[in-house]
Amino acid sequence: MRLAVDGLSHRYGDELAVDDVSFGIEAGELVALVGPSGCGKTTVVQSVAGHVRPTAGRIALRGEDVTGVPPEDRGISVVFQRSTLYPHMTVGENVAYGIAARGIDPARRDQLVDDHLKLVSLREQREARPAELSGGQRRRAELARALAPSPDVLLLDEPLSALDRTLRIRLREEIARIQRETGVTTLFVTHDQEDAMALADRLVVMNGGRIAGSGRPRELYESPPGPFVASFLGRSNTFSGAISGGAPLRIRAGEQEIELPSVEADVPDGTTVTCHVHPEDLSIRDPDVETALPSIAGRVSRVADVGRRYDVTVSVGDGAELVAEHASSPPAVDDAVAVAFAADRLHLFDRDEGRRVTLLET
Ligand SMILES: Nc1ncnc2c1ncn2[C@@H]1O[C@H](COP(=O)(O)OP(=O)(O)OP(=O)(O)O)[C@@H](O)[C@H]1O
Repeated sequence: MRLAVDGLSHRYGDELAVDDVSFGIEAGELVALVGPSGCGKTTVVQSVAGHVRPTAGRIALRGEDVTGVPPEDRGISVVFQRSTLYPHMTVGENVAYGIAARGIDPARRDQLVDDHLKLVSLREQREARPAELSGGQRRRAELARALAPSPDVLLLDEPLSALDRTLRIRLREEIARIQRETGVTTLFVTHDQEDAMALADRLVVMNGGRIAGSGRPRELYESPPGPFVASFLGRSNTFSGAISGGAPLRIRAGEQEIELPSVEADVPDGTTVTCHVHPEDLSIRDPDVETALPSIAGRVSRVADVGRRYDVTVSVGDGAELVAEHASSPPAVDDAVAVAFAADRLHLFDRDEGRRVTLLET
């Protein structure tokens, strides 16, 4: 394990900002620490960098405890959200600055600067000042400066959040390429689930100072461990219900009973559940035509044309609304519809315990 965060907690006065967070990153892995604003990401990353001394817990690098080691001796480079390039220095001098203190001879240093500017496609801007660069070029210059000292771990703290969408997507592809080419162990911190899912080998999802789930992006998306991960990775698409029967599984949701044939759940009748289903897993049907799929009845409340598809919002009772992605010829507002889904696309969470309910095929 290249980086291990073990039982990390941090208080600011009375507020417990980080509560017993543990995760690890293997050598060469890119892990995204992702969660909404205020969930504690910055506190975790600053503890790893050495700028915050955690109230409890331990940070280990290459198996060695570095919790008390000063930031400059940890072998960690950080790229922050806002630019920290020195404005009076050229791009080349900024990159050289990162390795200046290492006692490397000038010729070798010059080569390292050149190699890293090439890596981030900025060789021609070597003599430019930061003010002459575009926003994306400045980010790349910071990456070059962070990577030139060959850090053991690279921390990227919201490096894309100040950029517009097109540039953000382009730069995140660049970061993925650079990380692959250098193989540097990377912790990427973001509040943006799309950036996190697009970039990371693995996600650590935080909410309210705790880890809400971790795993490969696709696994977490398709099999969320709890209701927070289900609605944070993708769109919140939930309704409440109670288990009303065993095999086939039945869920009472408001006035309706949804039947899931060939499925059993590992919880007793009467268990209250939060049900989640991704918009792309829902299909809109004519309510008068029988379907073999489980479905829930509702009335269309909104239809949004979002380009390649329509987002159809359906009120399903009890104030709950579900959004279904629909390819063509959408229904009209106020139409009565059935919203159908495959039984294995419905994610159920025990409302009291917050855990995922396992559905078993019968
Ligand atoms: N220096 C501080 N003093 C007091 N409270 C703080 C301090 N820094 C952070 N907090 C509080 O700790 C909690 C976690 O903050 P933190 O910045 O770690 O979260 P975050 O997920 O990085 O949020 P953001 O994306 O908004 O920066 C928040 O409630 C925040 O108000």
